Parts: sequence; structure tokens; C-alpha cells
Amino acid sequence: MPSNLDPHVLVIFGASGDLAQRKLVPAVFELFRGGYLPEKFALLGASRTDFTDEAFRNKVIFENEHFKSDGAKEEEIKAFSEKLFYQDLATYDGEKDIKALADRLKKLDKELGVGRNYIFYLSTPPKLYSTIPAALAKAGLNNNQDAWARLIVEKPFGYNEQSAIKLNREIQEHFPENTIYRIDHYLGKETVQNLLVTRFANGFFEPLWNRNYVQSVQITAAETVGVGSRGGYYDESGAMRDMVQNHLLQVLAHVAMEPPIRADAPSIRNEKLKLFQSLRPITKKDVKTHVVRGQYTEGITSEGKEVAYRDSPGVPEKSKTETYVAMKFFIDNWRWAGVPFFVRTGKCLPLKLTEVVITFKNPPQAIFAEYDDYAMSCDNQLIIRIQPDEGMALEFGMKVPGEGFRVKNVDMDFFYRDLTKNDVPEAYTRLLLDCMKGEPTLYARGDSVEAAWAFVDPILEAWEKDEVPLYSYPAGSWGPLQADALWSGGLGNGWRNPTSSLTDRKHYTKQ
Ligand SMILES: NC(=O)C1=CN([C@@H]2O[C@H](COP(=O)(O)OP(=O)(O)OC[C@H]3O[C@@H](n4cnc5c(N)ncnc54)[C@H](OP(=O)(O)O)[C@@H]3O)[C@@H](O)[C@H]2O)C=CC1
Ligand SMILES: O=C1O[C@H](COP(=O)(O)O)[C@@H](O)[C@H](O)[C@H]1O
Repeated sequence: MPSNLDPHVLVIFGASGDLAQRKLVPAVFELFRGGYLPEKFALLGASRTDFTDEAFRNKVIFENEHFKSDGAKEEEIKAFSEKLFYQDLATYDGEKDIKALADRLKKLDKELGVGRNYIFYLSTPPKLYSTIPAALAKAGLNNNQDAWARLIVEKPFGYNEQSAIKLNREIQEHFPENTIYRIDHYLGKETVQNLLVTRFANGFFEPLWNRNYVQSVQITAAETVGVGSRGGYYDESGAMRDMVQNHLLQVLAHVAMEPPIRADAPSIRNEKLKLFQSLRPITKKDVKTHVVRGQYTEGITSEGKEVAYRDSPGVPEKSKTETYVAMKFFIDNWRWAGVPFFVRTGKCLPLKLTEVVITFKNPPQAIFAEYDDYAMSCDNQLIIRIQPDEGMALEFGMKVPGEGFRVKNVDMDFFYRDLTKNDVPEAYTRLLLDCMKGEPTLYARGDSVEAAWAFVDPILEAWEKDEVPLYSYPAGSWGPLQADALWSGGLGNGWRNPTSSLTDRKHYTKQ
């Protein structure tokens, strides 16, 4: 089927960098292979490195170890490479440079008929996120008559609420909000989108999805890797800015928001904003009891021996940056009043996995309690595995055959791999396609990014003032033990620390 996308040019600023090579160009190739790209399409890389078109094609395609696609034919790869071009810049925002870029775009249109619709992808260091749009506007590239111009902005979007507000204002001066696509690759994950389908395409979850039946909600995003060579970036960021403010709060919004009136961008984004606005602020005084931060020391992970975070390249010797965060908070609305939410993420943990666990309340009377270990073994939980082993498991108690009423937990499970034989598309592939279509639902809106920062800012401020301890944990462990105390006061069984499989349920940090 021919593509129904408008002809356009995707301009990637920072095209010589890691993201372009590892994620963006391979994602565009998948769209090309799938027949999604319009016939009239070009990808124009732009950065300061001195490449010719050919050298750029070699770097991001022919010599790119990340550019592999099962069953891709040589002719396909060659045909794709012919759609790639490169413009070198002395600076990213100089008048002369952007004029040269504009001339190149005109030339591409003249030679290939790719038209004047543009996507500008900011894959540069964040300090350029406001100056490039201003330079594009000066050259009139933000506002082509009879054509569209869209801007994709990478993370991090701001450093705190104030800087995010400032960045929004600066970009919005040149690009209207409906042309700004703030990327959060977690929103491109099929399983994160499936949270909405699970909740809103099925009748039976909704009556249970509230304070009357839910005891607690926990979200874990664990990584086995350390900071590797990203120490310079990571030490300025830390787990709260790198994972919680964006990815994990977006997952939370999908789990907890009210039903949108339609499955379109304004409806879904309005509900997410409302959800962020309903988060009960963790005031500075509460940070100690609601949030635990940690930093890994040396240890053994599934990746091998890991040096301490402070000994990683680019990390200062006395760094106080957190590589682990665990937090407890509440959502002040009718649906969730009184239900504790727990979120944690960390580097150098035992497993790479992201999952959401909804724990339902026990029945009002434990009539089988006299039969041995009922109280310990019966958990009513819905475990939603975002990655890997994507799927869901519903756990509940059943009678063990034989005398009496011994109850044992069993599970019903579903694995994404049983739903489709096709590979689940990479997040960047889906997100780029959506931007090409002009579909912003899976991108973050400016106001909700600000609201997410407003929630995490007091915590970051308390940390900066060193008002709460930074605990250490050995690489390869589940993080500081102090995180278990967040569950004290009868809030539940604690963190689910699975081994590997979705249906492994024997590892709770009991209180
Ligand atoms: N890599 C990843 O996995 C992820 C990256 N991101 C975000 O995407 C953006 C790009 O990431 P990534 O490709 O890893 O970054 P890189 O550090 O590789 O930078 C991209 C390009 O920007 C240019 N650049 C680097 N430093 C400077 C500087 N000080 N001033 C001007 N230009 C500079 C370089 O190109 P040249 O010298 O040729 O101009 C470089 O190739 C970043 O904002 C990052 O936060 C977000 C999520 C994941
Ligand atoms: O944005 C980021 O995400 C990755 C984790 O992404 P995932 O898709 O592999 O779960 C994280 O490693 C990185 O530090 C962060 O910048």
C-alpha cells in the first residue's frame, strides 16, 4: 500500500551523535522497509562534523553496528541510503549556517521534489534546544506557506520547573504548541500504550480500578547497567531527572488518569495533566519519610563486575548524584484517595525490567485463615510487565485439592508474543511515524512536563541542600534496604523483587 504521508524532509540536528546512530537512523529505516515513508522523502543530517553525504551514509548505515535489521536486503539498504544527505554547520544557530541549511533544503526540493514540509529533530545537547528554533525562525523555516514545520525536542526538557517553563516559552515563540513534539521514548513503547487499552477497552477493570478495591500500586524500572561512558551527562542529571520526572511519571499517568472522553491527543493529554496536578506534593519536610535515594558502590551485576559509580569516567570523586530512587506518594482525587503509590528506579540492579503491580485489597473477612499460610500466600495482583517478557499476569487464590480449605496463589498470564507474530515496533519507530503523520498523542505536552517538574522539584531541592541521606548499595543488589521502610505501617507486602519471569511471585520485601 502506498504511504499516505505528506512528502517531507526530516532534518536531524546532532546527526553525528550517538542517538542518531543508535536509534534514529535505524528507526527511519524500519519505516522505509515497512513502506511507511512517502516516495518523496529525505533525511538531512546536520552537525558540525565535516561529513560528505557519502561519509554520513557510511557512518550511520554501512559502518553502523546498530544498523541491522533481520532479513534486510542489500538493495533495500542501498535504496534507503540514497535518501540520506548531510549538511555541515560551523555552529548550530549561526545565521550563515541556517541560511546554508535553508538553501540545501531548497535544493533538495528542486532536485528530488521532496517539498517544503519539515521535521526538525533536536538531537543535540539541551543547551541548543531554544537557540536552534530561534535560528530556524529567523530563516523563516518555522513557517512555510502551504507547508508544515514540526519540531521534535529530545529529553531532558528543562532541569527543573522554572527552566522547563522558560524553555517552553522560548520555543513556543517560534513554534506553536501543536507543532512541538517533546519526545519521551517510554510513550512509544507498545506496552505503555497497552495500559490505556487494558483499562479502557475492557469493562471489568474499571469498577475495580479505584480506592475501594486497590490497596497499592507499585512501578519499578530496574536496569542492570551502570552509567558506563555517560558519567558526564548522568552526574548532572541523576535517576530522578533521568527516569522519574519523565518516563515513570508518564507510565503512572497511564495507570492512574481518569478515562479520557476520546482516544485523541487533547483528551488524553488533558487527563494526564489533571493527574499530575492531583499528585500530593512531597514537601521538603516529607522527603525523608517518602523518598529514598541511593548510589551504587562496586559489585557484581549480570553484566559483570561493575566499578563504583564514583569511579566511573566523568563522575566526580565525591559525587552525591543518585543512581537509585524509591518513593511513596498519594494522589489527591476521588479515585485514588488514600491509596499509596510506590515508584522506584535504579542502575546496577539485579534485572533489567519495568513493571507495574496493582495489588487489590483482601476480602473483608479471612474465613480461610485457619488453614495454614493463607494470609501469606493469597495476593490478588495484576502484574503488568512493560519490558522485557512483555505481558500481564493476574494472581489470585485457589483451593489446593484435598481436605480443608488450603488456598494457594495461581496466575493467569498473557504474553505479548502470543498476540502477534510481528516484532513489536521500536519506540522511536512508532514515535517518528506519529510525528510524520502530525499525531501528537504519544508526545508530552508543555503544561504536563511543567507539572511533572513541579512534583519532583521539592525533592531535588531537599537533596541539593543535603537534608536527607544518600545511601549506598552494592551494584547487583535491589538498592538500599531503607527503601523497604517506605512500606511500613501496613501498606502492603513491599516491593516485588522478581527473579526473571513475569509470573515469578516469590520475592517480596515483607514489612
Ligand atoms: N543517546 C541516547 O541514548 C539518548 C539521548 N538523548 C538526548 O538526545 C540528545 C542527543 O544525544 P546523543 O546523540 O547521545 O548526544 P551526543 O553527545 O552524541 O551529541 C550529539 C551531537 O551534538 C553535537 N555536540 C556535542 N556536544 C556539543 C556541544 N557542546 N556543543 C555543540 N554541539 C555539540 C555533536 O555533533 P557535532 O560535534 O558534529 O556538532 C554530537 O555528535 C541529548 O540531548 C540527549 O540528552 C535522550 C535519550 C537517550
Ligand atoms: O532515557 C533513558 O532511558 C534509558 C532506559 O530506557 P529503556 O527503554 O532501556 O528502559 C536509561 O538507561 C537512560 O539512562 C535514560 O536516559
